[in-house]
Amino acid sequence: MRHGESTANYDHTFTGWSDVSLTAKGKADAHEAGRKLNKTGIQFSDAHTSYLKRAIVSENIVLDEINQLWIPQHKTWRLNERHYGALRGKNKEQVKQEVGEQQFMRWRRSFAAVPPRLQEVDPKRRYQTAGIQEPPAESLKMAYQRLIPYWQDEIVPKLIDGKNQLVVAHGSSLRALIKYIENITDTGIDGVEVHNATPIIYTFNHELQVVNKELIK
Ligand SMILES: O=C(O)[C@H](O)COP(=O)(O)O
Repeated sequence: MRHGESTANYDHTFTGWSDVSLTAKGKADAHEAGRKLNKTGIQFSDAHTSYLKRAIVSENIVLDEINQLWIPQHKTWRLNERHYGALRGKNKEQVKQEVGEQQFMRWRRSFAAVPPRLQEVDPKRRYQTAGIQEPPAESLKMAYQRLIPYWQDEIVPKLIDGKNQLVVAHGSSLRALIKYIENITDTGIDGVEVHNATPIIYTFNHELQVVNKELIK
């Protein structure tokens, strides 16, 4: 599930690795998503989220609603949103006017385009602890390359064991994951949108092919 509406979503600003909060609506929508998920009766063995509080708080809200706050929760920078580089904090409408619709959508939706890079990146304790440096910017492809090893190493073995996994992340980090899970082409991913606080339930067979996909609206 993508996190609920953030303050940056509300303001229509590029976010990426900026650690913004949920709005009151974002929290309410995460509660509602949790209540709907509860009706499915799914029992999770683990939950996975990013280092960013909009996803962490959304995950906690969902786990609270489904009465599974007790399960192990794993946090990783690999599930962080794609880093929007020097676009972060900028108003999306304003950037569109400055660079034109085509370039704007290329930065936001194409697989390979890298947004303008940050000149300097302040070291942050959370990434130092993880032994990495915050990147100056990431394309969706770069986000895919750092995210998929986590999926393969930490999530797939548990799924193979028949254990349901909850992943709460971000619009573009989930687009990267969906690309991998559904084997979507580099150009096909342009059209994939992931909505806030709307769980997607995948059912896999033993070869980890998707046998069912359901959106909980
Ligand atoms: O990082 C962001 O700005 C948002 O999470 C999503 O960005 P998008 O609207 O370009 O998908």
